[in-house]
Amino acid sequence: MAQSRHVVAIPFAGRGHINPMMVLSRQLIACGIHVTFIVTEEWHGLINSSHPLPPPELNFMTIPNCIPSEHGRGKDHKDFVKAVFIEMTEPVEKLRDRLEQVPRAIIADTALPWAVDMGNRRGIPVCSLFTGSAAFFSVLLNFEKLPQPENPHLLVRENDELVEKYIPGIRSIKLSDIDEIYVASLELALQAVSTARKAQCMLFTSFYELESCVIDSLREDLNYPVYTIGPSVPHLFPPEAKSSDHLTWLDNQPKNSVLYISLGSFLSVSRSQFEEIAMGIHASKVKFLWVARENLSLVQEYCGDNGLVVPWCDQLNVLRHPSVGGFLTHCGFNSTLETLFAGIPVLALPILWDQKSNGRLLADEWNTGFNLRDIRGKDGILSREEIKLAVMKFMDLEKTEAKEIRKRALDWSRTSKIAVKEGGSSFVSLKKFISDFIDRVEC
Ligand SMILES: O=c1ccn([C@@H]2O[C@H](COP(=O)(O)OP(=O)(O)O[C@H]3O[C@H](CO)[C@@H](O)[C@H](O)[C@H]3O)[C@@H](O)[C@H]2O)c(=O)[nH]1
Repeated sequence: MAQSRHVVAIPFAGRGHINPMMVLSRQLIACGIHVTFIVTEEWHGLINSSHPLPPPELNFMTIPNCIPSEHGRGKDHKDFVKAVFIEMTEPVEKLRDRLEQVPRAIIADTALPWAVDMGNRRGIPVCSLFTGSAAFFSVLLNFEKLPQPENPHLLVRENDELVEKYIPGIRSIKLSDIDEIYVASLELALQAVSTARKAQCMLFTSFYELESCVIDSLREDLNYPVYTIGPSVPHLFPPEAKSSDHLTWLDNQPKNSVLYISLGSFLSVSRSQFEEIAMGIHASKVKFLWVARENLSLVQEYCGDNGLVVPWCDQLNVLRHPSVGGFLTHCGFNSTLETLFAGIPVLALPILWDQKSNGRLLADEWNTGFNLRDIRGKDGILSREEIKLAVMKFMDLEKTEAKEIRKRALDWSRTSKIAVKEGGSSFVSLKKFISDFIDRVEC
């Protein structure tokens, strides 16, 4: 059967994974490649009802809702990941059988190890897309080199030793920044990352300039190509900013005066920590725009009327708005890339998994913000007073420290935009990926 320039994209079911896979799909479509995007029926509905809409050329294929619903999945994240590992395999295999043409490649999220086995069984190259930082990928890939005591979580929690001592290429991340990996779905993650060694190449949503040391060391370690194609942010294809109440509100605020707050698309902080943050924001008197998925009126009540609380927004449009001067973020890697791209400094409040290492990178390596983890008390909770003082210092445009991180944020914005422009590192890397994996078979 003749093969056209066709790939199958299989994202992990989560906003932080679907968004970057969608960006890559758009990039491929722009190069004239056909993309079949496989998601659950629920995610098909969610994607088609959120802004920006997927490109009309994208061919969706859906599987039944065989995993827990996106609504409320944060309540049992481990079970959710387990279900994705087990339940999606068979329905995706069945779909594959219905494809009219053998795709030239399967681009699968690294968190879907079964996709690598599926491609290898059928002789289709699998390109593994990692949606976190290359540094975090390297931590997982080299996990056995880290200290492995009986109770590693206790050992690393307060350990400020640099991971670099054990894993080359990772400069600023400390052992205490990766304590979460010992308590989260570690076994599944290690299985996923080690299976990625059996894929035919790795794709990173990061960009070379951002993580050059770790990318170089991964290139030495992995015996297949490693492509950096990011920052994979939606504004490579600028959606029209749809008018909305919060954008109108932002239009009426002074330049750089608003703190944008989003603590993730599905996981949140504890109730007590939430109260401290909200009271701290209130006391700082700084203008804010807070995206909260639930309890909107409660958030508004705690924070006062110096800002707005909304259930969802087009994040990149908000970050690009001239009134926004800072981002209080949980440091999901997409938010990390988006804020670097927009040139907005951060107050890092990482919650779990890779987020603590992203917070470290943002504050200590890329120097675009302050890491709130570093000022928390012994109980791990940040008090309202600490939040208030940190927010005031961060948003005070006259303070030298705040000026410095703003300057660095703008530098990274420029560098990231150059990376994706014609001739830039990610532009070249994507073209190389296409010629190596999609155009290598003659039509
Ligand atoms: O109101 C909102 C809130 C979020 N977003 C978007 O949703 C995505 C959220 O992604 P991310 O910032 O990465 O957060 P999570 O969804 O929490 O990301 C999960 O996936 C990431 C990538 O693997 C990991 O780094 C995180 O730890 C993990 O929680 C981003 O593109 C945001 O722009 C919006 O568009 N509007």
